[in-house]
Amino acid sequence: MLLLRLNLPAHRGLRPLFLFTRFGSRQTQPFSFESKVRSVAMASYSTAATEASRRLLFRQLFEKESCTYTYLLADMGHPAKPAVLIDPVDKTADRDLSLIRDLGVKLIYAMNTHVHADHVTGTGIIKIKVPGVQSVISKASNAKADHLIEQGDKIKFGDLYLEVRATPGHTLGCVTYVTGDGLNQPNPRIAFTGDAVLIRGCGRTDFQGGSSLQLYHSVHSQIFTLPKETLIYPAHDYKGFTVSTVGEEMLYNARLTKDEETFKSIMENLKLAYPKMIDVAVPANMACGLQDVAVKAEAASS
Ligand SMILES: N[C@@H](CCC(=O)N[C@@H](CSS)C(=O)NCC(=O)O)C(=O)O
Repeated sequence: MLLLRLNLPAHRGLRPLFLFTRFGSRQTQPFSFESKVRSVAMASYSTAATEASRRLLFRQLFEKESCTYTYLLADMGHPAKPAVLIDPVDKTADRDLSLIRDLGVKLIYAMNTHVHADHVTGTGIIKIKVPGVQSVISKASNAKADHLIEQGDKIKFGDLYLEVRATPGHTLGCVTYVTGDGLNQPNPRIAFTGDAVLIRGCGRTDFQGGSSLQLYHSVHSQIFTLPKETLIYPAHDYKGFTVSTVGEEMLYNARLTKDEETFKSIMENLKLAYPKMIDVAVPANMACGLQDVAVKAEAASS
């Protein structure tokens, strides 16, 4: 653990601040210009935000057939260690539950960013295997779940929370979950963008109520307005990327950096084949993965 002493400009009325980071040992070198720049940038981090970053357990998990990312978050500073799982996949639900057991966290919500077309959500199986877990999806998706969330809602787990931002366009009901804003929440913030923003790309807009103009507007108004250092974790990656930032995508996203008309034309000419599982996945996911009694029974007995 590294203890950094920040010498902040006296005229700002700020006292030297001690920050903990996760890596390395105590910094002994004199401040370089670069480290001064970094110190000023980090001045916006409060000790409370740093503490909140430390108490957030974060795991990125991958399902290789659909190239889907699932995210596990937990508040380790809370006695109950409450946890949420974002975009679980049925095929990897057992892996995720095993990790949850190993880490000793208590899963309270299995959440989806949208009704997926390429895989069946793990939400249904997880609800059967871990009684008490509640499913979450947007009201605009028209899917069934225990909690139907909307723009501005806060999903609490312990003393941490996720803010809901409506980001339709890939589907009508897409949302982005963003870690909380404030002194006691992790800094930088983390945005789970689902298929709205992929790293250097974005979700297709040719089915499930998709609209390229709506997606363009969603991303520019709800995601690109977040602080540039906000981390972006998407629901898929097909190229081997794992994480990006708002600033990075505003500069380098191959589609979303273009003007609206060019974006629309790019999206109209993607020529992607329909997802192989679309006819199974969409009806199943409209019921959060609990599509029929046979699946329920099979899941319960295994
Ligand atoms: N080949 C895959 C489906 C790939 C695909 O269409 N991905 C979607 C997200 S899942 S609906 C997408 O939006 N892709 C954008 C892109 O630029 O690739 C399958 O058959 O499942």
